[in-house]
Amino acid sequence: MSRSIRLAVIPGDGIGQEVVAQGLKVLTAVLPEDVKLETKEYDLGAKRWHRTGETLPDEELASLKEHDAILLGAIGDPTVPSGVLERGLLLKLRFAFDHFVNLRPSKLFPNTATPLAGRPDIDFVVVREGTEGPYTGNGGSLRTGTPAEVATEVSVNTAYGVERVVRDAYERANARPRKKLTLVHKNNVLVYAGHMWKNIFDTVGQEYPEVTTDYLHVDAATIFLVTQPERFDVIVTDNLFGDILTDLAAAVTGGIGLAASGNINPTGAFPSMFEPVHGSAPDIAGTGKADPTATILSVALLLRHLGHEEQAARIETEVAADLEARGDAPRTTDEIGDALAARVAG
Ligand SMILES: NC(=O)C1=CN([C@@H]2O[C@H](COP(=O)(O)OP(=O)(O)OC[C@H]3O[C@@H](n4cnc5c(N)ncnc54)[C@H](O)[C@@H]3O)[C@@H](O)[C@H]2O)C=CC1
Ligand SMILES: CC(C)CC(=O)C(=O)O
Ligand SMILES: [Mg+2]
Repeated sequence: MSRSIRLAVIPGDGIGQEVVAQGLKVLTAVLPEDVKLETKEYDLGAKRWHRTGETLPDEELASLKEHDAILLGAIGDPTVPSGVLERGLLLKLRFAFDHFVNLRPSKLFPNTATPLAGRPDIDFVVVREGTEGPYTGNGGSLRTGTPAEVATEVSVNTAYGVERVVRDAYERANARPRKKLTLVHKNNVLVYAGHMWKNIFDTVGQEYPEVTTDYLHVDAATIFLVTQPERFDVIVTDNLFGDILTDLAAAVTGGIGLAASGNINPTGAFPSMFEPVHGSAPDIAGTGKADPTATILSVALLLRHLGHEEQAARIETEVAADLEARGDAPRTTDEIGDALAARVAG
């Protein structure tokens, strides 16, 4: 456990700015006095792009690398062409820092709006591959803008990349009480990538005899996430399926405002990056309606990653207690942050 944390902070766009402020508030409140927190904020996102045309210059990438972890709000803005910041900043970070495990826990929190209220405990983790799939930018367009346009977006799947994330998922499943791992893909149609994923999943599985395995096509997985979510313990899946499944998982377990994530480089070669699952939500930016809880729970994942288990668990316990106590009156972003900061400090 480190006695100092060098934290890079990228608030980003829209509600990213608002929720990161609350995440930092709670982080400061929960840390013991003898842990020194050093933060450096990075001006990256839409404003920077409008001012300079830059998304993520090499010097800033190099400077970010010198940190123990990164806390990110959200990236993307309606005034910037779609994809410029998402690819040029967010995905560039995930790829450059080899965040091959995109960890997205889903828990049914108390007292939240969900079609699953009253169901048995729902507590699963999605291990989403973070550096491959259709997100690599392997594609192009011919005769762009004409009626004869052809566009490709090729999904990249390497045995190296699949094996390392599948192995990570087995390790996580093996460490959990239920020891169950479900592979989600679409190998009835995406036969090349799908069969490779399944073969690697089966081969690596031989090293984990205590882990029960299961396979679901992604379309069926969306049914079971709503009708039988308790069947899931750990899910491993590719970058795109994981992106979609985790928004659905958030929606059925209390809302996107509660869903946390970590972009992890398990080797420690690069800093891992923690961020809410949601985006910059331009529809509510500046209104005080953004729920900062997802970011605060991402701070808990960050602390756990850095070895501060007690503080991570305290945040999670206090989030559950806060949700229990919230009542019906809506609270602002600041009010939720203040309440959680007070709880974790006390
Ligand atoms: N990791 C990231 O930085 C991500 C960035 N994006 C980007 O964000 C922008 C907006 O994308 P959308 O598709 O609208 O997804 P979004 O996640 O920003 O918003 C979807 C819906 O959820 C609501 N919402 C999101 N976070 C919330 C919170 N904390 N509290 C309460 N409500 C919340 C929004 O108001 C909206 O109605 C786009 O530019 C997109 O590319 C999208 C997803 C992830
Ligand atoms: C904006 C995308 C690049 C990312 C996304 O939607 C996600 O990671 O959940
Ligand atoms: Mg997403």
